[in-house]
Amino acid sequence: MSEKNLSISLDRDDRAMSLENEKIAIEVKDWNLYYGTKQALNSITMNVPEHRVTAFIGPSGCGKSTLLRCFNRMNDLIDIVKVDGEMTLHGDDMYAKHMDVSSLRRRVGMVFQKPNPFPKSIYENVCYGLRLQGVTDKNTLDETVEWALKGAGLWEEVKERLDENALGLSGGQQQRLCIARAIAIKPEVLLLDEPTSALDPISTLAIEELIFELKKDFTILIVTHNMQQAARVSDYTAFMYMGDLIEYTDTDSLFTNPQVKRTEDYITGRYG
Ligand SMILES: Nc1ncnc2c1ncn2[C@@H]1O[C@H](COP(=O)(O)OP(=O)(O)OP(=O)(O)O)[C@@H](O)[C@H]1O
Repeated sequence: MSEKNLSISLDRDDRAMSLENEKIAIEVKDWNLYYGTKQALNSITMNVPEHRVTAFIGPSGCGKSTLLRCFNRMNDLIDIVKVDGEMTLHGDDMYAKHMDVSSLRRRVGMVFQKPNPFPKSIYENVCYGLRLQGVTDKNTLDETVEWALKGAGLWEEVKERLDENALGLSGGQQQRLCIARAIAIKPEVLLLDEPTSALDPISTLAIEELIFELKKDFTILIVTHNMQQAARVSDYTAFMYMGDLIEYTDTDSLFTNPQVKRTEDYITGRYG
């Protein structure tokens, strides 16, 4: 286990990470979010780099999940939410009047804290999004299911039982299935909201290794309560506190040389 973790961090350390040298997938400018009269995000400005893992950390209630949900407009589902500011995905205004939310969500997939497979077969779970898009060709569906399950590191475990109910899988397998379902429609961005908090350490390691692989194809944003996890899997880390983005830089610098006292207090466990 430790050897694998070591190789993950060594791979990352080999590259000099700097946001200035990155291609940007999502640009956020002066972003505010209100639940009714209560402001939960305060003028957030950040660039999320393409094909990297960006982690959001911070104490409970600081706004990590709220911000993550802005990236695929999940907050639209809450009546009292109001937002202002700018958010673009590869240059497209994500909150423009003409932006079709369903097509935005095809470009920005999401995996939640608790695995939530549908009570359907493994196969049908993975091709659900494709069927919604009207894809009926059996070869296309078969190929995509295999590709997505391989991408999610689950193919070898389930290839003989694709017709079995997904609810019969273990928690860790279910979460990898949810990742397969999310990537099957080939989004540009994958949002992971505490994807391992309901999983045991072995399943957590499997997902962390997967995240490392998946960034070759996708831009990944992850909310985690677990600072070691952020340090292990992410290239960049954003530290939030009470709705503010306090510090955002490459993960190694944030954890070894934080520039803001509040970040240092948090990562050294003085509060949180
Ligand atoms: N649906 C909602 N209605 C009203 N307020 C909300 C809603 N969801 C979140 N909030 C508030 O917004 C703030 C940020 O919450 P959020 O869940 O984004 O924080 P978080 O950093 O993800 O917390 P945690 O780590 O505990 O999940 C909190 O004060 C929370 O109470």
